[in-house]
Amino acid sequence: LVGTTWSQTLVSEEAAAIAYLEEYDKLTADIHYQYTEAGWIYETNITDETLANMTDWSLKLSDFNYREAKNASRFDMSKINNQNITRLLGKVMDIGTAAFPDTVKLRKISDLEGEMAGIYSTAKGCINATTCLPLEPDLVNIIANSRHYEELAAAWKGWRDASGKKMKHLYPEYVNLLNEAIKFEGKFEDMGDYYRSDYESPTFESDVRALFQELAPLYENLHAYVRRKLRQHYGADKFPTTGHIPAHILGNMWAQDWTNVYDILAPYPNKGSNYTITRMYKVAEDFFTSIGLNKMPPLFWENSMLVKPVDRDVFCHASAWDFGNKRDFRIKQCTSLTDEQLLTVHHEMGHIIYYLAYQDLPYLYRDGANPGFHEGMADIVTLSFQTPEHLKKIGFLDDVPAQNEGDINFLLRMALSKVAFLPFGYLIDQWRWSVFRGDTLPDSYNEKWWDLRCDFQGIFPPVKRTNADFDPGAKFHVPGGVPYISYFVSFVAQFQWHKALCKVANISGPLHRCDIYNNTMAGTRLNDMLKMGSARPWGEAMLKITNGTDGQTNKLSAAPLLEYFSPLLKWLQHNNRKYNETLGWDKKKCPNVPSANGLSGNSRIQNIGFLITAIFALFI
Ligand SMILES: C[C@H](N[C@H](C(=O)O)[C@@H]1CCCN1C(=O)[C@@H](N)CC(=O)O)C(=O)N1CCC[C@H]1C(=O)O
Ligand SMILES: [Zn+2]
Repeated sequence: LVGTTWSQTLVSEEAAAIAYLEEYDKLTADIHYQYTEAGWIYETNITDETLANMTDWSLKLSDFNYREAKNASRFDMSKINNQNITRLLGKVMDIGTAAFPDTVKLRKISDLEGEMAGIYSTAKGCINATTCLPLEPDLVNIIANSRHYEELAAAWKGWRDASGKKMKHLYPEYVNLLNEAIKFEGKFEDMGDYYRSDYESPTFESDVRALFQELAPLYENLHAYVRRKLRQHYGADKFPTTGHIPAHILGNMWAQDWTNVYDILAPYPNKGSNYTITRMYKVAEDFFTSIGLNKMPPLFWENSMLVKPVDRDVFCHASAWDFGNKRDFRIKQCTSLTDEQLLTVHHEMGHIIYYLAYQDLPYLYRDGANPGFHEGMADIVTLSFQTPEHLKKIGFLDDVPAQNEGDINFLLRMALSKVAFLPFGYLIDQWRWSVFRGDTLPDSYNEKWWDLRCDFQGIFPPVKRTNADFDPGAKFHVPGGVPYISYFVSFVAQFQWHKALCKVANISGPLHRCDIYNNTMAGTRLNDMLKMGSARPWGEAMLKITNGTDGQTNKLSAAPLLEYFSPLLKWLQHNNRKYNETLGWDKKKCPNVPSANGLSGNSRIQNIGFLITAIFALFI
């Protein structure tokens, strides 16, 4: 008898949980559709009304999550053996700030985030007394194409004055409310701790630090080479003895990708292309279908926003959208005809391919194995797509450069995006985690930001910074509340996958010449991982790709990235020695960024002194 009731109890608890989860799956998909649609309506038409509607839906979703977390906590996990069921119930209860019962404060968080992201997306940076321009495509194009130091500095400063500076007063309350909400349940130290929990690893923070340190020598050699070439172009007077590079002459508004200054760094027969916007998306789709992955569904072409509307304000920052109903997947991008934009098209479509791969999983599992995996999938085809052979195949390049200088040129061009990015991808959340921890307070937000930018990236601001500036706010993901360490993880993982897929595809030769285009063996192996979604801890997803290849592992490893760039590192070391270029920069000094006690201390003392004199003068 006992045996029967015991197994019946087991079955009844598990059966009840399964029945609950089936009902939950439908309810959550429905409300997420409404919430996502409200977000889309706001981002493709920024008004007070569409912001209010989005905030309403984000509160409705929080209420739903709060209620269902309570329902799921009803089940006795000790009576459920099935790991899949307990993982799903755990995800129903992992609701972050929605566990906070103070809905007034939750609404305030949503309002603040919507307001800051709205400031970012509608900001126009003034490049002189009469001309103010949006970030995309205008300011982005100036930074990419101008070779005039002062013109670049004006665009760089104008953007920061119109974006970050305008939202600085909102960020402290945003941080405090997020921390208050996430600490309520007592499961997380602060909001940064909650973001890091997506990686399901207690050693995650030290693991990424170790990876960053392993990659630093490669970055320092690239930095030294690029600094020498830019010094030749702009004049040594623009380069301080500390060894830093001015932040605004690297071809990108945030100095995160240096490919736009390739023409200064090396001659490269980089043909323009007679492309249209639609052709850019068709070329990207063709890559994915060529390796056996999905094509874009009909609604993608009907509902996406692929060009900047002329009649309203929108979020131009490109993004991919999963509406969770297995039919509606979109990209929102103010697409323009540039190489960089063609890569972004591949990036956003890579996210859609991941959405399509896991669309039949329970809703709770329709996510990247970890956030870095989603970004890695978005980027993986760019390692094949940009090879000279491939560019020739699709008419982007007339001829493949000769083996040797072509190799170095090609590797240098790849390094300007994949290596130059590493310290940037790493430092944004170093800053944000220190803010959430309370180690960085509002009056040193900007100084901490530049400490990290100077220390890790070896760049400095061309225009003197003050604590009235809020340069972190000039980068989309900060006002957008989007974690960033996922991109650093992605840049490491994508090379592990590239190495494994080239092995599976039996493509020999150097890693940087491997192109998995048209190779369905590689595509099948990749898809085997994608369709796991977040159903299993991400180490199992990593092993799904690396299994059977010599890089077989379930962990992050920098080795494949270092292998890919090893021919370039040798060339850079040789080149830097030849010009006896000193590697690195003074990591503790940052030109144009007075230290906090210096700047605010000095200015505070000066201001008080001035005040006393003024009052005294009144009484004379
Ligand atoms: C241009 C790209 N836009 C993001 C991305 O595509 O990752 C957008 C905005 C934030 C998240 N996002 C999404 O689309 C997610 N919905 C994807 C998903 O997780 O499903 C971006 O921000 N990038 C690309 C390279 C480095 C970084 C940058 O430009 O700094
Ligand atoms: Zn992405």
